[in-house]
Amino acid sequence: MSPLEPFGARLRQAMDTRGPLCVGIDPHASLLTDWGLDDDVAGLERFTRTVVEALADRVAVLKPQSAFFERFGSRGVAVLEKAVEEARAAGALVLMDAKRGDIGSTMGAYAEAFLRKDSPLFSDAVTLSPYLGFGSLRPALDQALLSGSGVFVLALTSNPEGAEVQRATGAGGAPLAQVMLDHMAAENQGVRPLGSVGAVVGATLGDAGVDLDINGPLLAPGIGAQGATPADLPGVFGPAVRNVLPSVSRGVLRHGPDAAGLRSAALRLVDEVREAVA
Ligand SMILES: O=c1ccn([C@@H]2O[C@H](COP(=O)(O)O)[C@@H](O)[C@H]2O)c(=O)[nH]1
Repeated sequence: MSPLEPFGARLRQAMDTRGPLCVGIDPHASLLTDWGLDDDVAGLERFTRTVVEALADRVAVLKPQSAFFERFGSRGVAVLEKAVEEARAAGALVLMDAKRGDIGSTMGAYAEAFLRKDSPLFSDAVTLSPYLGFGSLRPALDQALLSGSGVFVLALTSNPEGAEVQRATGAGGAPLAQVMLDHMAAENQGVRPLGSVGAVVGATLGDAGVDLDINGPLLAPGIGAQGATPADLPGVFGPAVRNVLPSVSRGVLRHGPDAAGLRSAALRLVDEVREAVA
């Protein structure tokens, strides 16, 4: 099976043409209720289809949150598989938010699940946790290179609890998040226009206080329901803001189930982000 163009290049183009925005597909039980749907597989299916149909031909990236599908077991995962396929067919890049992390031999299986082109859940990129050691991610990094997909590695997450681990001092005296970011920079060295190893850095952090110059994309969750706004991005990311992909889930999804409402919420955010990072 032929590899895709590298993820970093595809993402750069999608951000330039569609605008720098990732919309999360997070079918919370409360959102299903707000949309007049039951909290069951039929409600999940309807919610997901509505989001994909409304946004996949408009926004650069859709980010299904795997947990909300897994909670329905195999039938939920079947809904997820279909959503990934339809979103990609409509032109969106799909970032699977699965936050996998394990010893290398098991990471190989996660890499096959999400990053091998013939897998039912093949996605353009997947989120990974490096806190079993960055080297444990090697099978996923290798598989991403083979298939033209990408990874987003947790660095500084948007939740306040993350700091006790991520800002703890590593062996060389730098915060662990910086150690991970340095690994990502090494993976992306020399890649043009943008590396395929991205970092997750919350938009909620104030000043990130680390060196974010990794030559790769920076996924920034936390806008909307978690309290950050597009105007916060320059303060958090400094000069690296050009590589930021802001991510919003509930802040867009609450405008459903009307497709036009979802679309205009997303497009408004694209305008706000463009203005903030200009
Ligand atoms: O640091 C992180 C990493 C991932 N997330 C995920 O993003 C969305 C946020 O949803 P909102 O409704 O926009 O708050 C959710 O899927 C999280 O698991 C994050 O929030 N922070």
